[in-house]
Amino acid sequence: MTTPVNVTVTGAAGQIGYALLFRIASGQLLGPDVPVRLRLLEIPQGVKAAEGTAMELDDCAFPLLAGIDIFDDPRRGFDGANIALLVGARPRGPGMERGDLLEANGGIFKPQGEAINAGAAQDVRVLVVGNPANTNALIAQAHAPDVPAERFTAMTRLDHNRALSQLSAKTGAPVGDITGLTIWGNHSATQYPDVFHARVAGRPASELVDEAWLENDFIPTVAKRGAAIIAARGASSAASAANAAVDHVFDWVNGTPAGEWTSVALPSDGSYGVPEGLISSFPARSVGGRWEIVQDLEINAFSRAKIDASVAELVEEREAVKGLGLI
Ligand SMILES: NC(=O)C1=CN([C@@H]2O[C@H](COP(=O)(O)OP(=O)(O)OC[C@H]3O[C@@H](n4cnc5c(N)ncnc54)[C@H](O)[C@@H]3O)[C@@H](O)[C@H]2O)C=CC1
Ligand SMILES: O=C([O-])CC(=O)C(=O)O
Repeated sequence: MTTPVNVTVTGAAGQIGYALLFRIASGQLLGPDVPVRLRLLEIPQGVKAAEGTAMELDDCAFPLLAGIDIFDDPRRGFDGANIALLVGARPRGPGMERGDLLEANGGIFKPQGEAINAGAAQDVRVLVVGNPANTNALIAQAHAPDVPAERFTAMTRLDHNRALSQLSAKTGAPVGDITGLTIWGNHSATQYPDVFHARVAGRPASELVDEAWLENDFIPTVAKRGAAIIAARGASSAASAANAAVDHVFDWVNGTPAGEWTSVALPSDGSYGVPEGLISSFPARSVGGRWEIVQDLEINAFSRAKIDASVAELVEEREAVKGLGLI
């Protein structure tokens, strides 16, 4: 049997953890032939519930699940990690913005970055889900100087999937017929879901929808979907967040389909005028196991203003965590 891939999941006893772990163990994260060993990281109060989840995982008898270990020490949790899913963090409640969690959650990501630096596998790939995801990823990355910066990503795939679903509902085309969508910027209410390069069954999306719908309906619906789910469910998105994390890692490891791209928050190389080093969402393709930013898309004035506004918020968040001594 091939050597199992070590997948560390933080916040394993939380809502997203509960929706995510079974999908990882069933082979959906990495592929149907790849055995996985789960390393669950929780805070001490979460360990007992994580043990319960581990019992349920055992009871599924997943053929690909090579083992489960539970830790409350980040150094041990990230030891040997090939894939690190940083989910554990406090979720927001009604009336909060994700940025309000900066102080509460930022402190989690410094020791986790240090632990990844100290003991993760050479090929570690990190996905931050815990909010505010982009800036938490920046904190973790800042404390892992020996790991290539590009291995730190934050999740905007849920926003991307939400945008696909909204555009599909509007045009009547199946989601599988839509390509070329992009989420730019922050995983926050300032994010910019961009349809100007999107195609619906081969036709430019901009021919099928008008600007009033984009501005008054599509963009706010996608950008505020997280809050709408909290209002409806009384808790933040969990199964859809887990699904997006699976999509993100699967594509990172296995490649995006030829000619297509998705949305990933990754360290900027200065592309599209986004300051270097900020972890911002871009159109990205996975080629040879690495994310590459899709280059040379034409950015119209409408898009430019929206991208700049979200990037400005990321700059503010970076300043705030500098002020808190987190980077
Ligand atoms: N990027 C995205 O698209 C999305 C991000 N989120 C975010 O994901 C995070 C987790 O959400 P839920 O699972 O619903 O929250 P939850 O409260 O159900 O679970 C969080 C878990 O993390 C654990 N935890 C807290 N600090 C930890 C630490 N230092 N190390 C390890 N574990 C720790 C808690 O004990 C708890 O079990 C939240 O910050 C939420 O806002 C949620 C949905 C989408
Ligand atoms: O909205 C929240 O707080 C949870 C989240 O990030 C999302 O659902 O996109």
